[in-house]
Amino acid sequence: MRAIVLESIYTAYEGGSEPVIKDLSLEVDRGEYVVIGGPNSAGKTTLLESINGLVKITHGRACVCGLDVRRRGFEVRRRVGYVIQNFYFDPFTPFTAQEVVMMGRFGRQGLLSRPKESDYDAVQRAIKTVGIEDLAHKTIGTLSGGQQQKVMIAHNIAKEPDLFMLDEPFSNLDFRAREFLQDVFKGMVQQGVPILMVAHAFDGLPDIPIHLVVMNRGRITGDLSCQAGEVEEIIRKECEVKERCSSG
Ligand SMILES: Nc1ncnc2c1ncn2[C@@H]1O[C@H](COP(=O)(O)OP(=O)(O)OP(=O)(O)O)[C@@H](O)[C@H]1O
Repeated sequence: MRAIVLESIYTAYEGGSEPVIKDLSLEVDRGEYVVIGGPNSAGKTTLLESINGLVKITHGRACVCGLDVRRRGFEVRRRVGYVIQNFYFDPFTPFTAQEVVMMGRFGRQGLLSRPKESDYDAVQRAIKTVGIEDLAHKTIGTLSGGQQQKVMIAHNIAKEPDLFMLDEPFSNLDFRAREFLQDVFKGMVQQGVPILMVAHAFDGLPDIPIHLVVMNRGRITGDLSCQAGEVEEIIRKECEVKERCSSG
C-alpha cells in the first residue's frame, strides 16, 4: 500500500473563489524522503494541508495511509505527524514542554484517558531523540522559537506517525540543530516512515535518495528522484523555466 495517492485533486480554501491546488497528482511510498520546493505562494503548505484533510479537496481522489481523506480526515490526522510552519505559544501557556510532547499521544490514548506506561515511554523516547531533555520541565511559552520548534517536532515523533510532514522545520534552528534533526529524519525514513518536507533552504539534506517535488501556481511542475546535492539547482532551473514560459 502506498503512503499517499493523490489523483487529480483540486483544493480550495473556505470562501476562496479559485482552487489553490489544481489537477495535482502525486504518489509517495513508505520510506521515501520527499522534499517539496518552489516559489512563495506556490501551494506547498496547501498541499500538506490537503493531504491532512485540513483544506477541502473539491475534486479528485486522495488516499493517505490507505484512508480516503475526503471521508476520513480525522483518522488521517490521527496517523499523520504535521509540524506546521508558524506557531506561537503565549508566555503564559500553562504547559511544560514534556506535557506538550505528551499531547502528541492523545490520538492514541484518547483525550480523556490516563496516559499508560507506553505513552510515557514514547514521550521520553521522543524527548531524547530530539535532544531536549533539559527543556522537558520548562514552560513552553518561555522557550525560544527554535526550542519550541524542537518541542513540536518531539510532539509529532511521540505520535509515532505513519507519515511525517514538516513545513519549513528548520526556519528557527541553528546549523547544529539542523544537522542533528536531519539525522533523526533519515533514521525515520530508514525505518519506513515517509517524510514530506516543505523547504526553501536545502543545506544539510541527508545523503539518501530524495523524491523531489517542485510546485508552482498550485501545480506540480517537477516530480523526480535525485541526490541531496542536486535539489537546489533543480528547483532553481524548474522555477526559471516555468517563469519564462508563463511570462512569454
Ligand atoms: N487560509 C487561506 N485562505 C485563503 N487563501 C489562502 C489561505 N492560505 C493560503 N492561501 C493562498 O493559497 C496560495 C498558496 O499558499 P501556500 O501557503 O500554500 O503557499 P506556499 O507555497 O506554502 O508559500 P510560502 O513558500 O510563501 O510559504 C496563496 O495564494 C495564498 O494566498
